[in-house]
Amino acid sequence: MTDEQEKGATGPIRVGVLGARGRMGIEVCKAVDGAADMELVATVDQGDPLSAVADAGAQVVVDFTTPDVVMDNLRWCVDQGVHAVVGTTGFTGQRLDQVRGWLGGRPELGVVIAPNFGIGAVLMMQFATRAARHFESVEIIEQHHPRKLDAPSGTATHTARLVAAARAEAGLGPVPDATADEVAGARGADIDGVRVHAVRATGLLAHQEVLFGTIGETLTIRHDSYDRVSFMPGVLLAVRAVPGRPGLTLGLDPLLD
Ligand SMILES: NC(=O)C1=CN([C@@H]2O[C@H](COP(=O)(O)OP(=O)(O)OC[C@H]3O[C@@H](n4cnc5c(N)ncnc54)[C@H](O)[C@@H]3O)[C@@H](O)[C@H]2O)C=CC1
Ligand SMILES: O=C(O)C1=N[C@H](C(=O)O)C[C@H](O)C1
Repeated sequence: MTDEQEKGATGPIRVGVLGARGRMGIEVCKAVDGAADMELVATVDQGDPLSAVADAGAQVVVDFTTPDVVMDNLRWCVDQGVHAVVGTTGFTGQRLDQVRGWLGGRPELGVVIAPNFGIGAVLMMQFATRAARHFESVEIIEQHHPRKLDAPSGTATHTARLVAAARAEAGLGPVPDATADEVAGARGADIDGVRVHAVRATGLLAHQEVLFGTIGETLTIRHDSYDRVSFMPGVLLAVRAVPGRPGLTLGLDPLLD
């Protein structure tokens, strides 16, 4: 039996939450508190010392903070030997490589980074990846609450990369588009050749459509999160899994198989 299994067998998973007073952090604290196999041992927000997490003996940290601080938080977790489950957005390929580099020196440590912990959202991305090779056109429309700091969303960026990779693998060329002299922004952001449109409106929470088109038909794959509780089963799943998954796990897909 490994040390981690031994710890798990003797008591609840000790969890610390970073960004604990934020919209997601509050929900995560409630979910961890309500999970019989977990104990919420530290809650940290801006201005609080990270050392509170180590002092409390947290085994797993959950981070829902902001893209500008998440890398420092993760580096600290790796240095301290604390597993991490990260929902914060802003993970470029370069950032992911950096995390892999840090983990190279800590082979026992696990980090799960997921752009979306909603099970429906994970399936939406899987279905979109599957559909991508069959349609010459694709556009992504993400819709969020107006207090969201980043655009386009982490989910939309990740979806665009998955769809672009599937198109490339299938030998599809660029998406057809005859637009000329466009007004800046009218065609959205270009992520790996896929147009992504970000909508912000009061009343929305987190929504995404992937619109595919080919001759004579379209296919729309849509996911809606109406409440932040929708992310909690995925977060708890990752907290339970991460001590047994050394290295970097990107997305929830491997945990759902
Ligand atoms: N992966 C997923 O399923 C989801 C990801 N998100 C992402 O999670 C992040 C947070 O989203 P929200 O909770 O809506 O934002 P928020 O702004 O409500 O919460 C962020 C919290 O982090 C705190 N914070 C800032 N710097 C900190 C630091 N150095 N240490 C500890 N706490 C710090 C802030 O004070 C704030 O309370 C965003 O990047 C968002 O896109 C949001 C929902 C679902
Ligand atoms: O900020 C949010 O709210 C969300 N952020 C994540 C993202 O950027 O994809 C996940 C979900 O869309 C909610």
